[in-house]
Amino acid sequence: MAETLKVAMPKGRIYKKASALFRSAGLPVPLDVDETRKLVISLPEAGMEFILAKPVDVPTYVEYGVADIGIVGKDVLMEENKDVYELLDLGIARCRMSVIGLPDWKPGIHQRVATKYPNVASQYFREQGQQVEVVKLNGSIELAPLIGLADRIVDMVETGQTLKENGLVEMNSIFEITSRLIANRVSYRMKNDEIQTLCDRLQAVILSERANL
Ligand SMILES: Nc1ncnc2c1ncn2[C@@H]1O[C@H](COP(=O)(O)OP(=O)(O)OP(=O)(O)O)[C@@H](O)[C@H]1O
Ligand SMILES: O=P(O)(O)OC[C@H]1O[C@H](OP(=O)(O)OP(=O)(O)O)[C@H](O)[C@@H]1O
Repeated sequence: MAETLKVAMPKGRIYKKASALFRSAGLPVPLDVDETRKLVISLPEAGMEFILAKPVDVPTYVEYGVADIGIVGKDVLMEENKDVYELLDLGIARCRMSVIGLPDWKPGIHQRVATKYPNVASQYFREQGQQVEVVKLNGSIELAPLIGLADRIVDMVETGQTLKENGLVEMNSIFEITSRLIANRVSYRMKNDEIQTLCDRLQAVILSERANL
C-alpha cells in the first residue's frame, strides 16, 4: 500500500496558486483554508496529509522530515539555505529580489541596507565588493529609506506598485523568484514512487500551461 505523503503548504499568497496547480494535476488539496484554524488536514482517501505552515517555515519542516515535501518561494530557499532537495520549479508566485532606493541615492561612507532577507543581502553586497551594514526588518521594508533607517533596501518586486506609491526606484535585480517543490532527502528515497508520481503530474500541467501561453 502507498504511504501517506505529508505536504507542507504555505498559507498566504502562494496557497491559492499552488492549490490550483495541484487540482489541475488531479491531486487533492484542502478547500477553504482561509476559513479554518485547523493546521493539519488529512485526506486519507488520497494518501495525503497537508500541513498549513508559515511560508518561511516550510523548508524547516521538510529538512526535519516532519513533512516529506513542501512548496516554498525561491526567496525563502536562498535565505534559509536548508538541506533539502529542490525538485521542481512550479513557475507560480513569480516576482524578483531587487535592490531598491530613493531616486537620488548616492553611495555614502556608511551604507545601511534594510531587508527581510539578511543572508541574501549580505552575500549579494559581499559579491559586489560593497561594504554595507544589513538591518533585518520583518515587513513594510519600503518604509526604511523613507524615514531614514536605511539608504537602500533588498526586497521583492512584483508589479512595482509598492515602489511607485512610495517614490522608490529599482536599482538592480538580484534574482528571479518562483515557487519550488522541495523534498526531504530521506523521504525522497523512502517514498520515491509517491513523490515521483506527484512530480510527474505537476510537471505535465506546468508544461501544458506553458505550451498554451
Ligand atoms: N509581491 C510579492 N511580495 C511578496 N512575496 C511574493 C510576492 N509575489 C510572490 N511572492 C512569494 O510569496 C511568498 C510570500 O507569501 P506571503 O506574503 O503569503 O508570506 P509572508 O509575507 O512571508 O507571510 P506572513 O504574512 O505570514 O508573514 C514569498 O516567499 C514569495 O516567494
Ligand atoms: O511590486 P508589488 O506588486 O507592489 O509587490 C511587492 C511588495 O509585496 C511584498 O510585500 P507584502 O505584501 O508581502 O507585505 P510586507 O512584506 O510589507 O508584509 C514585498 O515585500 C513588497 O513590499
